[in-house]
Amino acid sequence: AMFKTDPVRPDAYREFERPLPEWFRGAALGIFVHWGPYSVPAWAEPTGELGAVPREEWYAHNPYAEWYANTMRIEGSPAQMHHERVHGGAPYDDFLDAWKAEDFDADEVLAVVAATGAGYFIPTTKHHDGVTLWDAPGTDGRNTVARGPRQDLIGAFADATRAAGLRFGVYYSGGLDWHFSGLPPIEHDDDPAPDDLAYAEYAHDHVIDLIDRYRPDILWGDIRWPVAGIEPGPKSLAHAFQTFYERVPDGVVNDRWGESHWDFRTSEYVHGTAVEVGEAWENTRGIGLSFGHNRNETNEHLLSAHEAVRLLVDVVSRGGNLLLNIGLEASGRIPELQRQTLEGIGVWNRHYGHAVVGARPEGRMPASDEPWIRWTRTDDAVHAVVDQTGPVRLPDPDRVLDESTARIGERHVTAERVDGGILVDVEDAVTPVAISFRTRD
Ligand SMILES: C[C@@H]1N[C@H](CNC(=O)CCc2c[nH]c3ccccc23)[C@@H](O)[C@H](O)[C@@H]1O
Repeated sequence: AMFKTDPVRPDAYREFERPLPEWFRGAALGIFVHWGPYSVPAWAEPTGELGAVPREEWYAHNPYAEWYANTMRIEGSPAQMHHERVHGGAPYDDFLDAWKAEDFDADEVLAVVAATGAGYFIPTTKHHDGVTLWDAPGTDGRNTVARGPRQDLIGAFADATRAAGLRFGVYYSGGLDWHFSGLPPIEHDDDPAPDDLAYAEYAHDHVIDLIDRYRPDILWGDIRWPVAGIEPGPKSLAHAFQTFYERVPDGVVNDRWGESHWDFRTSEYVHGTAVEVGEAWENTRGIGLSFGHNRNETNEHLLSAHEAVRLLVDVVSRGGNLLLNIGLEASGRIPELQRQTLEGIGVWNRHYGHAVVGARPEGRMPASDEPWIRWTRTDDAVHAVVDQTGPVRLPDPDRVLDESTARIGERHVTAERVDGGILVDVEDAVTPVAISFRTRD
């Protein structure tokens, strides 16, 4: 099924279980990039968020612009009409040749990414359309080195990520490959996906090639892994994981590799309670409703910097990381509206990153969201993040040992215990504001 069931860990994969490395646990924020031939039409209906759109409407009115190759093939869909009218019903692969990446500069993209305070960066290497952003084995020229951008985009991203001092991950669509499988368009959650051994070995060779060439720190699989590849064999998923952990001992893999193994769980848009427990999970979403750039998205569809920061703080306060996606334009530029949100997150992190980077849950969750408050803990402090200024009454005073140590950034502020709370005088601060209390000298 397309949607997630709780993956089982078969015995054959138990050998890969390991503690979660601190570099991932403490990262708080990662940045995703979806970029491909779909970035040329960059067209989808901004229907709504995953989880908020009825499943029976999802596929014909898919807000994920990176699904264009599927949506355009659904009879009568608005995307099909758009494709006929604007692109004359041309073959999807024309977009690969039309994709020039003429303004692409990996270092420029990574400068914006690093300025957000993110600890890792993950580009798509092969999305569901099967086009690879490096000269992957078996792709017979259907990749960005032989056609379109005529560049190893993954190599460019890997080098720029390391130069910027971030960890590097690779997204790989294991569960869907519409080119390889040649299946009809997906219109329902349980429509078939490629499961045969030929595809499993093809995909295995891609993952091995990515490991050998780019030494990624994260393998971010999507949907699931072809069932035939889960079984033992020379090109099994177990062999790929073995190769990965040999080459990258402190590497991590997500939970979208079928019934096998994961280092961290993932949720997408919807906050899935079953996944978001403990301290080894990540919530991913676009800045808007789509991962691929969608030219139809306007301000109303995008998270503002303020909303993105509240999401980041909420996720970190519950033990997770936020993986926030940029949909690059075909030219390689970051869409202006998305750039504004990213810059705003960076401004906030420069003020209050000490409350989220390297932070973990402080303990109990707040009773309600009025007023909104989230607590985190770092080695030497407890942080209360509130979204208001003026006299703020923090509940649960027993979370705080010594209110006289209250600080906002570097500035000491007055805080006094009142009945059932701690009153802090928050004035002229960037909101959401992190009020920090030292827990030891
Ligand atoms: C990051 C995004 N992932 C989508 C696939 N994700 C989903 O179908 C969400 C549901 C889901 C499938 N397998 C899972 C495993 C763990 C958590 C959620 C899912 C892709 O379809 C989408 O284009 C984009 O790449």
